Order: sequence, then C-alpha cells, then structure tokens
Amino acid sequence: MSLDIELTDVHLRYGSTEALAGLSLRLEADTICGLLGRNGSGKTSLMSLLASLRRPDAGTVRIGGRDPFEDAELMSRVALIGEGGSDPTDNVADVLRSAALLRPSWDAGYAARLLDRFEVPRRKAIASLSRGKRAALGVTCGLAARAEITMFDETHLGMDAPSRYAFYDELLADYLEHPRTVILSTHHVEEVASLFAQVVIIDRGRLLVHDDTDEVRARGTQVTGPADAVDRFTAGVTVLGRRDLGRTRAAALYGTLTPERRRQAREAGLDIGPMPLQDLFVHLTADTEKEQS
Ligand SMILES: Nc1ncnc2c1ncn2[C@@H]1O[C@H](COP(=O)(O)OP(=O)(O)OP(=O)(O)O)[C@@H](O)[C@H]1O
Repeated sequence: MSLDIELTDVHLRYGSTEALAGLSLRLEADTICGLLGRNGSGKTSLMSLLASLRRPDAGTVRIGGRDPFEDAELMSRVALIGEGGSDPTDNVADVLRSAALLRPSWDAGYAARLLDRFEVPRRKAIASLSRGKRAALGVTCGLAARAEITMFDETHLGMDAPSRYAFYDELLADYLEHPRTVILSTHHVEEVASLFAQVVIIDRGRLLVHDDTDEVRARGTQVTGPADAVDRFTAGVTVLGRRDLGRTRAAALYGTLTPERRRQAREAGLDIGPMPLQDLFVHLTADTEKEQS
C-alpha cells in the first residue's frame, strides 16, 4: 500500500502559540520534497505529527489513509531524523543496533558504508562526537532505515560542505534504487534544490506553496549578462536578488517576462532562466510578513 500523506485543516498549539494554523497538504508517495519555511514557521511541528510524536488539536493527519497516532506498524515505516535524539552515553554501534531492531527495512551493509564515507568513529560515545559527526550518524540512520517515509529535519545542518554534498549524493543515488517519500527541511535551500521534485513552503503555520520545483522556480525569472546591460534591462522593476561574478550580473525578478520583454533581453545579449529557489523563497515569505504587519 502506498503511503500517501494527507493533512486536512490541521491545528497544533503549544500553550498560546499556534504552530500550525489550519494547514492542509496532500503529498503523493515516493517523491523527494523540500520543506521550506522561515524559523518558527511550523516545519518541525508538521513532521512531528507525521512521525506521530504529537496529535493535532484539530484536523486530521492520514498516512496511507490511516491515522498514524499510536499505530506501531505504520510508525515502523516512518522515520524522522532530527538533530540529536540518541542517548548520549550510547556509542555509535548501539545506535545502529537499536535502529536495526526498529526498522524492518534496515540495511546494515549500507549503514556501514555510510559510516565509512562520513568517517564516523564507531566506538565513540555519542556525547563525544563532534556536531558534524553526530549529524552524519543521523543521516546514516535515516538513509539506511529505508523507511517508506523518511524525514530529515535539518539533520545535516552541522555537517561541513563536503559532507553535506556527500549526503545529497547518497540520498539521490539511494532514492533512485529504492524510491520512497523523502521530506527534507533545510535552510540551505539553493545547494539542495536540485534534489527536490516538489517544494512545500509553510509560513506561520499555513501552507503557502506546494508545487513541482520547476513550476515554483518558473514563478520568477533570472536575467544574466553584462552588469550594465542587466541594470538597463531591470531599471524600474523590482529586483529580488543580484549576484555578481566578475562583470557578469544575475538579477532575479518575480514573474514571467512577456514575449516582447524576452525579445528585448535577447537583443541586449542577456540570458533568461528560472529564478533561484532561495530568492523566490525569501520573496514569498517576506511578502506574507508585509501583508500581515
Ligand atoms: N515545545 C514547544 N513549546 C512551545 N512552543 C513551541 C514548541 N515547539 C515549537 N514551538 C513553537 O511553535 C512554532 C513552530 O515551531 P517549529 O519548531 O515547528 O518551527 P520550524 O519551522 O521547525 O522552525 P526552525 O526553522 O526555527 O527550526 C514556533 O513559534 C515555536 O516557538
């Protein structure tokens, strides 16, 4: 049975804080989905509902049509990997042993290969691992679990750039061999955006965007070329982001260009492409802040 995810009008409160405020979302199984949102927007809260760590105050959560809360069989097929979580006095081997018991689809050989790749020492207590190695252990547990729904909640935050890229590499390669639903929350939007088939953006506990990544990126336009030509072309329009590389400038604009503007851009020697997801994300979440203030 495929584990589609469906949340309907979900509310979740912590005291007076409404972390999720009527969130509805439907995710089909077996895609890699980026979960984006500013700090405190409700990403962890959403994933904790899917992992059955909490129950919504109102609304429904369904995974494969079932309420996940206290459904042990279903939960063995759902993994949430956050920062920390292990008993700090355990060593790496203990953590792997527990994961193997918990996860019916655990691949011990793959876990061992990942530990080698991330150079995680096996005999050390969790408390004595560096933050980056702890994160690599979390990533290892998440990948080797091969859970049908695998959620990484900023798990890779403490990893250095080479390790993060190794993680993205492993995630994609293993996903292609063993398709499953992967939900990955991150603030490193651009470096991981190419992995996302879909993007979910939540803002203040509500769904702001859910679409294919290409569709989301197509909501904006990036114009690239010689700096002075880009400036002339973008004079009088709102530029959401600029990047310079030598004399080449890339400017991100919200919206698509009319055929006439495209022709002008070509004549000015400018390239046109989709907008970086990061710029679009900043723009979309900043807009709602303005509207609400
Ligand atoms: N245990 C808790 N007790 C009280 N408030 C909480 C608790 N957990 C989360 N919150 C609040 O709920 C809201 C949503 O938090 P959540 O952790 O889900 O956001 P997030 O998008 O994951 O944030 P970040 O990107 O900073 O990790 C925030 O206002 C947060 O302060």
